[in-house]
Amino acid sequence: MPRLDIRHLLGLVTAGRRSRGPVPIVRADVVRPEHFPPVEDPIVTARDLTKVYGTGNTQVRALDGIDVDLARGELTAIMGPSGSGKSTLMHCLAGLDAPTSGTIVVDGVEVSGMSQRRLTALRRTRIGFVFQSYNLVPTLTAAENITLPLDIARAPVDRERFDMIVRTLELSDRLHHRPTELSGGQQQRVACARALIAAPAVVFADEPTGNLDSTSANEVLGFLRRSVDELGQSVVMVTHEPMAAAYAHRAVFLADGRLEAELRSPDSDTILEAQRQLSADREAGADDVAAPARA
Ligand SMILES: Nc1ncnc2c1ncn2[C@@H]1O[C@H](COP(=O)(O)OP(=O)(O)OP(=O)(O)O)[C@@H](O)[C@H]1O
Repeated sequence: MPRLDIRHLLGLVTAGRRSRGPVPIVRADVVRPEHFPPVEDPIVTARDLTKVYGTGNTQVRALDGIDVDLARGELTAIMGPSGSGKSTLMHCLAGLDAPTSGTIVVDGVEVSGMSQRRLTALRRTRIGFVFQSYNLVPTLTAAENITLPLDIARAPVDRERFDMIVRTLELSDRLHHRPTELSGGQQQRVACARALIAAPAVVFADEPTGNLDSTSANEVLGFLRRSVDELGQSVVMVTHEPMAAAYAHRAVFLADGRLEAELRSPDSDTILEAQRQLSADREAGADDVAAPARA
């Protein structure tokens, strides 16, 4: 059967469009976990990761045996339906939440099982965070928010790096403003600067553009991608937006707490097509379980 174009399925192709010739077929080369090519130099590794919330009837298996390697010097997008475990995975990988079992290694250091004190120290300088809600300290200026991780760690600020980041993010004339005096996009750019100031091993971003208009979202995503391409940064971003994941080198897809597939060099069209394929395969799998073959 010929592969359907997602635009046909969504009813976006009009008769007028059809008359101008065939719509190019979008092909998404999704790769299943058993065929993932090896990641030569992982910045983050998870092995047999599980996370169970609650007990008894209310128990939720948010992560169910995740094995994954995320490459150094790449922007990786973590995608999946609502409730598939994206945020839980990111929080465990970043040492914000403890897994129920399994191991996590970040930049060669095993973080699973680490004491809270060591984890806190690691998070200050080796891991950067960008959250949907910016999480800036309201009483501090933009400049003070940016240098906060280094100030807390009593580490010196590399002025050259500070200037370069501030210039790239076009924050030079906003440095003395407090968060309430900044737009959402500017606040998120301050959060990106704060995440990068200590040259961390990896930056974790959880729906970083969820509160932004599309212009501000593209600025923030463009900056995250440039931090990878130009500064060699490693970034792991949770998103449900194909437009955001299109900035990534690789999108990995979760479903029901398991790793489902990956897509290299994604764009919005191939991500939509991958989501359609994966959802159709899940439904077909569920039908098989619901109606087992008779002996
Ligand atoms: N603190 C918690 N206590 C109990 N269950 C939780 C908790 N946090 C998450 N869960 C459950 O774990 C599962 C995975 O949640 P998670 O937030 O990781 O999914 P997600 O893919 O990030 O979802 P979304 O896209 O909606 O943010 C869900 O079923 C959720 O209800």
